[in-house]
Amino acid sequence: MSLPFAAEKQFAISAVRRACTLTSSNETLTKGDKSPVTVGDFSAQALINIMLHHAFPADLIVGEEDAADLRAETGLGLRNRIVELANEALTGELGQGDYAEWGIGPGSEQTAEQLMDAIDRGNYQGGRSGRMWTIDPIDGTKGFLRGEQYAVCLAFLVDAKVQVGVLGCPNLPIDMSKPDGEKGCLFVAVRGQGAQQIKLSGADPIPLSMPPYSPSTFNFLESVEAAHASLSTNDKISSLMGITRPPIRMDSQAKYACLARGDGGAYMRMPTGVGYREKIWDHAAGSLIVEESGGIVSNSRGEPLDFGLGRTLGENYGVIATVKDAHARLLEVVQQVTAADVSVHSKA
Ligand SMILES: Nc1ncnc2c1ncn2[C@@H]1O[C@H](COP(=O)(O)O)[C@@H](OP(=O)(O)O)[C@H]1O
Ligand SMILES: [Mg+2]
Ligand SMILES: [Mg+2]
Ligand SMILES: [Mg+2]
Repeated sequence: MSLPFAAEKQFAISAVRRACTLTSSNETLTKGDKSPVTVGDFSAQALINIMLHHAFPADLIVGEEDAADLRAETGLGLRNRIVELANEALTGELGQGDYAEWGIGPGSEQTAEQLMDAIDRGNYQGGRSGRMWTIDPIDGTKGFLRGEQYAVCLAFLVDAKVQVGVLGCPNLPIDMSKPDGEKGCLFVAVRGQGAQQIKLSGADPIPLSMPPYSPSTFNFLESVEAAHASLSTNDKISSLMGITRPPIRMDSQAKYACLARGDGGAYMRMPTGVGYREKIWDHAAGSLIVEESGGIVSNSRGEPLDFGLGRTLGENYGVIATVKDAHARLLEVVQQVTAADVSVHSKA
């Protein structure tokens, strides 16, 4: 008998690996909320949604992107690039663990209309019950555009609990002590079955386990973009905790992956107080990878993240994640700082 969610795990690895092959183009469009989106974001979501539609036709999908701007597009040529890129990825040769039944491999081309419909299958509003996937086709788009870290993120949830999480990080060194060495990592977790790092090429699985708390090496992993998380709140927490190592600034859920493998002590995402609500696709896969590596992920009140509220995590109390034996200590200091800072409590 196979382990629970073996099929979903195998699928998610295959889909994320394939999506990682096409996130190399950076032509952009600015979305309604002023954030950038690239042809890579659209093509990766189209690819994964087409594969999902073949593999698990009844499952619902919460995807970051939608095709409204592409349908409205006049003469920008982006749509044609997306069709080209997505089809290149769809029709690529089958590798180990890939199945033609997933709508991939030679001869699997789709039309522009089919690809836009596929992108829009990610429009599920989310909820508390049933099977659902959440996709961030490129997380850390700003990092991607700077040639830095980004991640292709796919998570599978049942009744609002993440059961499978996969992150593909094409620019992440396999070993942080060799920053100029081989790059391209895949992180995979299944609830109750642990987490692993695999090379993007598919080789060398390493089980992940976070090292115990050590005050002398403890530090924070935080956003590069000051608009995404309050770096000044982190500074206050850091000095109250007596942390001496500087924070590691990195875009995307690669932060969760680095935490899971012991590169950094805590993932810290304190709200900037502007009423933003965190999106489920920005945390689902990464949070499971951290939990399965021996960490705890919560908001700044110590409550678990709730993936059953819809497309967002609801009112924003931030996200803090760290190894089990450091969580209570960190939470105490976080609460000391947030009690003194009204912006953290502002209602979204
Ligand atoms: N004001 C805000 N506060 C928190 N997160 C925000 C934000 N505006 C955008 N984001 C999210 O921050 C994500 C990137 O996180 P990070 O800073 O850790 O790299 C973005 O994902 P995308 O790049 O997928 O759009 C976006 O969803
Ligand atoms: Mg985005
Ligand atoms: Mg994102
Ligand atoms: Mg994204």
